[in-house]
Amino acid sequence: MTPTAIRPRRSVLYMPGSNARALEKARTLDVDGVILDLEDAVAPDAKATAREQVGAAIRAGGFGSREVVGRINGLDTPWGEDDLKAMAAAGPDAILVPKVSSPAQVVRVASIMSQAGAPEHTRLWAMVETPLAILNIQAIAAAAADPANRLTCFVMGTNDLAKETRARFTGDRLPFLHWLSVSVTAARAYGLDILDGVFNGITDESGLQAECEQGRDLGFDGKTLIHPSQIAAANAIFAPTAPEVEWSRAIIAAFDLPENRDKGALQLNGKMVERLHAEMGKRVVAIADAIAARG
Ligand SMILES: CC(C)(COP(=O)(O)OP(=O)(O)OC[C@H]1O[C@@H](n2cnc3c(N)ncnc32)[C@H](O)[C@@H]1OP(=O)(O)O)[C@@H](O)C(=O)NCCC(=O)NCCSC(=O)C[C@H](O)C(=O)O
Ligand SMILES: [Mg+2]
Repeated sequence: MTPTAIRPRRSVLYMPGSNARALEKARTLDVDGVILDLEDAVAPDAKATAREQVGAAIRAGGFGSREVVGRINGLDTPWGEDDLKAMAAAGPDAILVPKVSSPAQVVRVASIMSQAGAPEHTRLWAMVETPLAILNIQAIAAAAADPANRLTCFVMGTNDLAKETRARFTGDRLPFLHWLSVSVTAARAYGLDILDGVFNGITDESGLQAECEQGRDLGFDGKTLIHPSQIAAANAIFAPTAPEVEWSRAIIAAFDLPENRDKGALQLNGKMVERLHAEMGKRVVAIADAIAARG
């Protein structure tokens, strides 16, 4: 499976499409990506205005290296199809589809995107936030095998998962661990990136930090956020550390030595390293370089 192109996605901030001030701020915040939301953050009577504002903001550009993602309402709502056509015409980096529960939904959205003239660069991201999505997660991820479906990233919707399952937000997220982990596994099996869900505690710095660390350790590429105060923690925790980059470079260099050319395993600084560690190291270095290139 072709891996997703390497792109830092440490911090991806939601902002309501109806909030003009927030949309303006999107161009200045130190985030890897922004999600301009038409769904849950927007009240029903503000949906049409939000759709226009978000379309105009995407067309106006000025987001620099930030990835720009538009979240639509579901196709089973009165707004979904108009949202999708408007987003396809505006051409963001990706369109985020809520409450995807089956591969057929991915195929349908991708087909409407293409019919509506979405540019080739506009990818499809799928929210994983329903019990059925968890039960069908492998089949949904497998939709990425057909390039016509444009699927490149999963985003966990832990608020909706809590609502639908009645699981509680315990500090350690024990009730969510299986859903988080099986989603990471499915994403990796089919070459997708995957972002962790939001942390609702805007002023709870230590809680946010712990949840970012847990998400990173589970394998997520980054965290979706709801407030600018959460950006710095996500950027720091989802970036490779200096010792990790140094260690990765040392492994790569060791396998590049002529005397190690035919070896599958080596001892380096008292540790066994294999060629798979060199492959992992190349990814760490590539992410670190991409972050550094952002300045
Ligand atoms: C939660 C908020 C409504 C809080 O807003 P507010 O009370 O205005 O916050 P502050 O006064 O602390 O704001 C300080 C400044 O920061 C700007 N701001 C705040 N939030 C954002 C943001 N998300 N993006 C950009 N800028 C933001 C304010 O404008 C202030 O700026 P300034 O005027 O210069 O001082 C608000 O934070 C908010 O709306 N957050 C996003 C909510 C959202 O998008 N929710 C939907 C996604 S979460 C979800 O449901 C995921 C998934 O579907 C699931 O199921 O889990
Ligand atoms: Mg949701």
